[in-house]
Formats: sequence, C-alpha cells, structure tokens
Amino acid sequence: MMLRFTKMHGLGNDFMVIDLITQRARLTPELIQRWADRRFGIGFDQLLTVEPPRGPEMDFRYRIYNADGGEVENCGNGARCFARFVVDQQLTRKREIRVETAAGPLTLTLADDGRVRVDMGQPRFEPERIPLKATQVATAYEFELNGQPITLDALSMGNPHAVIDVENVDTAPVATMGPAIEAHPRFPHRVNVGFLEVTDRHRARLRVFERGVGETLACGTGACAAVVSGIRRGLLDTPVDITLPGGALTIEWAGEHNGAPAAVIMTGPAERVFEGRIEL
Ligand SMILES: N[C@H](CCC[C@H](N)C(=O)O)C(=O)O
Repeated sequence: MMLRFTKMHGLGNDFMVIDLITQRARLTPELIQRWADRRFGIGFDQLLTVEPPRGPEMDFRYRIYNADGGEVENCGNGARCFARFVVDQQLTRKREIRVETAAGPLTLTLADDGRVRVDMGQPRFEPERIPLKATQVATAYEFELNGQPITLDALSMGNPHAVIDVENVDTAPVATMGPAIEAHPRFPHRVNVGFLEVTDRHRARLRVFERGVGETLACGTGACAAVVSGIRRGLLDTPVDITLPGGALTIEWAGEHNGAPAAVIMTGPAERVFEGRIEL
C-alpha cells in the first residue's frame, strides 16, 4: 500500500506531513526512525500527522513525532506547516484553525503575506510542569555538568525547554553542552536546549539542540521559550525578532498578570518542498 505525504519546512526545521484523515497508517517508532534517516529514508526532524479532532470545538488533531520515533507535546515550526498543509490539501476552508495537541489547543491563522501566526498557549514555569527536578520556581537554576557549575533557565511550552545565555551563538558549545543537558537526570522527560544571544531589547539570536533530534536549523517552541525567558529576566521586551540559523521568527509575549502568564504568539513562514508517496 502507498502512503501519500508532503515534505515541508519552517525555517529549515523539516517535516514529513501525513494526512491520516483520508488515509490510514499504523506508525511505529521503528518505522518513524527509518523514514527519518536522511540516507536510507525520507529524512526529517519531525513527522507530523493530521488527524480528526476528538471534540467538537477543534478542527483537527495535530500529533508530532521526533526523528528518534518518540511522540512529543508540541512543535511550533510544525504548527505553521500544519496550517499551510490543511489549507493546500483542501481539508478546511478556514483561515483560523483550531488544533488539539498533546499539550493543549493551538490556534493557527494564515496571514495575507503567506506567513502563519500561531497562538502557542501559555508558557509554564512550575518545575513539576516542565518537568524539572527543583525545589521551587526560579529563572536561574544551578546545574553541575561534567563537574562544572552552569546556570540555566527552564520552562515549558507544552514541551520542555532549557535556555542558556551565551555571548555569541556562533561559538556556543551546542554540540557538547546540548546533549549533556538534554539527557541530564534533572529533566526526567529530557529537554530541548536553547543557546540565547541577546542583541538588543527587541532582537536576539538562538541555536537549539532539540530533544530527540539534535541541533536543528530552527525550533519554534525553542524560540518562544527563549523570548519568554529573556522577557521574564528583564533582557528583552515584546515583540522580539529572533534569528535562528534557518531564519527569523517574530515572538510576542505580554508577560504575567496576577500570576497568569499571557499566551505566546509566534509568526513565521511555512514552506512546502515536495509531495511524495512511500510504500507502507
Ligand atoms: N524536539 C521537540 C519537538 C519539536 C520542536 C521544534 N521542532 C519546534 O519547532 O517547536 C521536543 O522534543 O519537544
């Protein structure tokens, strides 16, 4: 049996997108890993599926699988591609689309300039909601890494993120510190690791070592987490143009009011590369 898919990317963070509304497929971690391989398979950072909603208030269910085959809670670049996909495939005529994810609802809006605006929901700071082993909420957590002390921030965008300040992202120790923090035992579900360079009050640069993938050209939830962290710590002001190796996103966050964090708004591109079919 042949399975239709579309190859897409958001700033070079690339996806295999599968319509499981008009098709059926049982996706196992082994199959996803094989398809994710950039030589023996299709090659992608994440696999995204488009599924029927489980409740009347949603238009679709949006599921995300990392290249290592693990299902995860959220993917920001993927959300923009999801919106482009369901419109291009004529699965909806809406331009404001409500989707359910494992972390909660997202609202995807296609803008006239071709970019996609995503209400990414509220960030969460309580250690137990990241999750992170810590005794209380902070904006600076002290870690020991290979015998050396380091300080990082941590929060959830539905998926877990650590944020480390660096002078220059180009020389940041992404390849060594990234995997060491991703697998640190204080992050029981592992973690995405962002290296943040603040340029000025409204601009920043970021590289991300993604959980279950490695360094990617862009990470939407990582950009949201880094900007929220920068605003909370008084380093940034909303809106922020954040530049990753694959390109730039605009992130807006109005902060916390009466202890309730505002939703994070991310705006950026979504590109289709090719349509394909693969033997199931
Ligand atoms: N690696 C992430 C999922 C994909 C996030 C990223 N591709 C994005 O655009 O947000 C995790 O394990 O939580």
